[in-house]
Amino acid sequence: MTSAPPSSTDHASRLESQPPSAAASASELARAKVELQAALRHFADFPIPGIDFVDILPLFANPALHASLIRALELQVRAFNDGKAPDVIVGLDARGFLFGPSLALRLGASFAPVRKPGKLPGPTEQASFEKEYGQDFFQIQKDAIRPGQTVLVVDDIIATGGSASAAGKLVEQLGGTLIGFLFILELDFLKGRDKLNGPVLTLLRDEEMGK
Ligand SMILES: O=P(O)(O)OC[C@H]1O[C@H](OP(=O)(O)OP(=O)(O)O)[C@H](O)[C@@H]1O
Ligand SMILES: Nc1ncnc2[nH]cnc12
Ligand SMILES: [Mg+2]
Repeated sequence: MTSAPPSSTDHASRLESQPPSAAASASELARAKVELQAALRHFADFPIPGIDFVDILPLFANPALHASLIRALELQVRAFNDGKAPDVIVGLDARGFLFGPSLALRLGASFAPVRKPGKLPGPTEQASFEKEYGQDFFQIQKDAIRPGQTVLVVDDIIATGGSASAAGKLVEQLGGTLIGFLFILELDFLKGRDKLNGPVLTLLRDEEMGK
């Protein structure tokens, strides 16, 4: 008995179920970067004189851009780590909470928040970091990461790198294996990546700011 030739529907569903090639992913990522970069807004002298504030909220106002952002972050993580997802995504209070959980869900990872002091119940670990004026602290729940779990720290923007560096310390204090840091935008001129002890992935870079 001869079997029926495959229908065009079979062919289409087989194509859909295959992961995209590296070249297809790279061109999808490149297209997304252009549209995401164009949607960022700048506000001069916010929150204090001299700061060129980059507003990422338009990326979440438009569902198509929002989808494109999460997809681009997913592609960037998979390209970096041989297609392997981390066990845990750690997102930083507050803007890291806007996309960290969606990215974790997409990657099949758990999500753990790093919060400003006094917000998390139960036993916590604490790490300090330098801000423009004085010191601040971040906290994480002690059971958020199990020893040996692979962890990616995510936040919207890396400026001086103080916040992300403190989050990296918290991951290590809990015995996690820090595989790197992921940001939507890097303010290159502040050289924040020099403070981080792991690979740094950034979707967009703003090399013109501060000049
Ligand atoms: O690299 P750094 O110099 O540490 O700066 C980057 C951080 O600054 C902003 O957070 P901020 O705490 O100002 O505000 P948020 O609560 O809105 O996230 C931004 O969301 C990053 O988390
Ligand atoms: N210039 C900037 N714009 C938006 N968020 C920031 N966080 C630190 N610096 C920032
Ligand atoms: Mg923040």
